[in-house]
Amino acid sequence: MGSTRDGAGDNGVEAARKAAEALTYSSGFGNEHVSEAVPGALPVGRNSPQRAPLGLYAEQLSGTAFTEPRHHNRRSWLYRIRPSAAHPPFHRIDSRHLRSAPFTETVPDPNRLRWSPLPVPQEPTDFLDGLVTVGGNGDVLQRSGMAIHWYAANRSMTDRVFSDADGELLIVPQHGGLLLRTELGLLRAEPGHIALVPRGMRFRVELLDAEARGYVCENYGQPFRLPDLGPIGANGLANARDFLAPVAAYEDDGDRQVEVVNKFGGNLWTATYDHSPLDVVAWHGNYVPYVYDLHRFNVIGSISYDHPDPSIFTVLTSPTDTPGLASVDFVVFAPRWLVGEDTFRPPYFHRNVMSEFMGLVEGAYDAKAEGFVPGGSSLHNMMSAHGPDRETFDKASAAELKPQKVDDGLAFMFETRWPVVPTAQALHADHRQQDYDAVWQGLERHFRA
Ligand SMILES: O=C(O)Cc1cc(O)ccc1O
Ligand SMILES: [Fe+2]
Repeated sequence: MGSTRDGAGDNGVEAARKAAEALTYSSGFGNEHVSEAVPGALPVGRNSPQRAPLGLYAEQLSGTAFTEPRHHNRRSWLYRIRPSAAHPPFHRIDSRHLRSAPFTETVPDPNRLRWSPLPVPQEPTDFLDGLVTVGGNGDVLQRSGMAIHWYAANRSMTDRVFSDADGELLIVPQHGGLLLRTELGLLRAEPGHIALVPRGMRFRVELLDAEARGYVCENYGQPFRLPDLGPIGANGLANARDFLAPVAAYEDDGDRQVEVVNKFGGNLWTATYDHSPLDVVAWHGNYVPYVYDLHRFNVIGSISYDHPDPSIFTVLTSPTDTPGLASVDFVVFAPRWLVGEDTFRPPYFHRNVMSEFMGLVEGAYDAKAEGFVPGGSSLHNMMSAHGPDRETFDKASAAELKPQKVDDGLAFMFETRWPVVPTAQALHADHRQQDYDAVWQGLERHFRA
């Protein structure tokens, strides 16, 4: 990237970069955060006093049912200039390339699919217009399953904000930094970081570079949480304190007209407000957007032999009612040492009841010598046979097994319990690699009885 990083700003890049400088955060996954942009804006000792401080309106935003167990309950109290309820009716608008579950456009496909990066559009396109759905599973109205999207944008959202009632958005930037202006404050997400915007929270995406591209997991199911650590102990994998929530920052621009685009039941709806809904002066709670730097992931692996299953690399999990069976796991393949003795060290050949969508943020991935490039994607659906390509297999079978640092890449996986049904636009995309099967051709027969 970097074309405008040092040059003159355009499309608001300069202004966004200035706003993204030296942001303050409040740390800790699932914490009860407290933040006020104006001293005295937060009520003390109660959530909803008869008159909230400074003439603000008190409003609760609930991300879990009121009655869910305390441990999983998520809600925040927002103290805002105008209540969210003050808005005109929403009207349906075109969803462009955004699709939702149930996915019925194509026949579920057992083939292994791979794509080159989604091209960045030529015409002015912001984050919302730049979303292109790859596929997914479940049903938005049942609040189960997920959708996978790519995004490619070349301009900031300006006078509009987005909120997704259908799910939380896990954003994985691959190219170009993002500034997220959310109801609870500002977050910066560069490639190598992830950003999460909770279901129903309004936000605007501004670009920190001339172009931006990445991946989104729209999680219709239970909010992502940190996985249990079991015998690993009290620390490790993604450490809770490395998750950063914003501090309160509000917009109070008088009569500014702001379009609020709401994704609800699989469609986009819009209403024009006579003020910015990012007008929260103070808030407290545990229903928050956050960013996390994937380089902070504490990678745990084998120090004896064999290659552990990639569940050991789980950053976040969206559980189902069945213990151990995730709706979606977000898994990262971060830099690490490989030391396994008498071990085939790259990912092994396998077929998996779970479905695996992978993306690459930077560098290379240790199962694929070629073709899986930064910004690219692969989909290995339920029970489809995959693993190292031929070149990787040949090399790794013959490699001298001295300790080896794998530090030239950052790959990730959205692993989901239901098959991912691709959209027609993904299946027929120009950037789909039609010859993907060829990477496993020529794996020779070595058997000798
Ligand atoms: O398919 C993949 O590359 C992901 C993966 C990695 C690994 O080390 C073991 C299993 C697995 O699905
Ligand atoms: Fe796999």
